[in-house]
Amino acid sequence: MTPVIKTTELTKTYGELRAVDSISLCVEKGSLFGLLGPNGSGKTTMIKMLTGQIKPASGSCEVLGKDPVTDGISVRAAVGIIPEQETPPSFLTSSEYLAFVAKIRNIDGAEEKADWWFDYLDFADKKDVLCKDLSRGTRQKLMFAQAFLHEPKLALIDEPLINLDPVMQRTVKNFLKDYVKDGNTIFLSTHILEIAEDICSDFAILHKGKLLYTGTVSALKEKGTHLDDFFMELVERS
Ligand SMILES: Nc1ncnc2c1ncn2[C@@H]1O[C@H](COP(=O)(O)OP(=O)(O)OP(=O)(O)O)[C@@H](O)[C@H]1O
Repeated sequence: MTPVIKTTELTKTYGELRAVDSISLCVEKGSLFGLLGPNGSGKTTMIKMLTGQIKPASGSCEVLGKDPVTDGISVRAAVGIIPEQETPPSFLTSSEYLAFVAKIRNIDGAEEKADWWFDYLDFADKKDVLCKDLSRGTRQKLMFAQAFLHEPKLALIDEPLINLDPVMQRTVKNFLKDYVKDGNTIFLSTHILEIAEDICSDFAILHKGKLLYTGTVSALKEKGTHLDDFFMELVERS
């Protein structure tokens, strides 16, 4: 098995608070890995460390064999990222934003690829609309498109479905399931447990910065346990 992400006793502190507390986990190539946890459990902080946006207080991590602390630019060039609650630049249109991302990422055939995303996520009518005038859901579609435009081997995506309607949620879920079939890896942070149960192969549960559990969704299903029951019990017990 090839780990695409590996963390060893990874820790981030804010003053007295241990936002991420000595977390060791492995994400294998080809998995759709769900990072689950209640509000404030440390999911976004994990993603920020894995993409070199913030430095760990202690411990280490590797992403695609690189250290995000010393080699953050290479990590961010390789992976796709949807940061939590991020919106595209207000002053660009949707198509200008994707063209901008394509230029930074040196993507060939960028216009065709962008058009594919406009059609796939059903927002071609918003191509020439300034991002400041897009609905929240459409901004989320655009953030999704920018993360996958360069067809990354690994995408770290923080609550990418929260503003999408049920039809679009299904489209995105199907995309993610198909994406990992080609050997790519998704690291998905969410607290929507139904989505995680539906699409994830593996998951980890964080609570107050600590890792409570890692396992596979299929093992839970074999036991006839629903992820939300399992999650509630584990979090309440801790
Ligand atoms: N820059 C910061 N300064 C101080 N505390 C912070 C900072 N960023 C995060 N925290 C704290 O770290 C903890 C973990 O936050 P984080 O955003 O990682 O949680 P989360 O699991 O992503 O939460 P949510 O599901 O609500 O998005 C929280 O207690 C939060 O208040």
